[in-house]
Amino acid sequence: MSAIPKHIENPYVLYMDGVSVSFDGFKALNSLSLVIAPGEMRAIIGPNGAGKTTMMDVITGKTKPDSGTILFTDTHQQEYDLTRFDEADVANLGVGRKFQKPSVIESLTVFENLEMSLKGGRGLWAALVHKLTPERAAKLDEILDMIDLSDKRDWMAGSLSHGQKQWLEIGMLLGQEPDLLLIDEPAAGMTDEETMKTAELFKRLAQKHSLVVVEHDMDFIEALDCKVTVLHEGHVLAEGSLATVKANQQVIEVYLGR
Ligand SMILES: Nc1ncnc2c1ncn2[C@@H]1O[C@H](COP(=O)(O)OP(=O)(O)OP(=O)(O)O)[C@@H](O)[C@H]1O
Repeated sequence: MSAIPKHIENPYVLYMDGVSVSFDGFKALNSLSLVIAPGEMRAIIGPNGAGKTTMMDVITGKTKPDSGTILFTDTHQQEYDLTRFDEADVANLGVGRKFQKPSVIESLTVFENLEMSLKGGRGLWAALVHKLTPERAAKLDEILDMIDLSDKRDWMAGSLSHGQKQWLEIGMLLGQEPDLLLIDEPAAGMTDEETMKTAELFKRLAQKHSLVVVEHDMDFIEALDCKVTVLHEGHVLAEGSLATVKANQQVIEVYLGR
């Protein structure tokens, strides 16, 4: 049964309803339904094997669902059925995904990494030999400011701390101008200070983008101060503020009370 009415009235950037995926008969997602509003930040938590990664995989076209609806609406109010697109197309539509491991090019500067990532760019070589247009230069300044690396623009990416590399990679995603950002365990391996700075960065980002953040670190989720969805056995177990889901008896039993 689907939990969300077919004709939803509120605007959304992501609409998932009754999404199921099986691997050799095992249901990694079991009628998952989730709606993300434009500009919303949502934290996704759940025990190991709850289906968090599989959820990201079906949104981004990496895994095809066996059944269910996955719709995306971009900033031009154009609606797309994401199940009909492959990974590259989903990224081009405006869904950016950041994996846990940073993949910045360490032998290039912060600025060069960002320049290379800009939407409509022509790759590494063109980025290095062609002069930037004023519009693209302004865009890069804006991103550097957002990720708080303006004073390190000429540093080699390899000399950044782990946290700074993660911010750079988020900046590189922003270069693609996504409407929806999917971010996997951003706080993993960060110092406490970096974790809190990342929460501040995400709050700034959420004013312009929609964010879905998968995370295990409860201090980080508390600092995000956003709605939390708890996944368990491939479906939504609870949803609400962190305080609400923490007080939910079922959540305590399956997850927080482990
Ligand atoms: N390609 C696959 N083939 C078979 N089983 C899979 C595959 N991908 C995921 N699974 C299974 O589906 C379930 C959900 O996995 P998933 O990785 O989505 O969970 P998760 O919530 O991201 O867990 P974690 O917090 O450990 O990353 C797990 O039991 C996993 O073993």
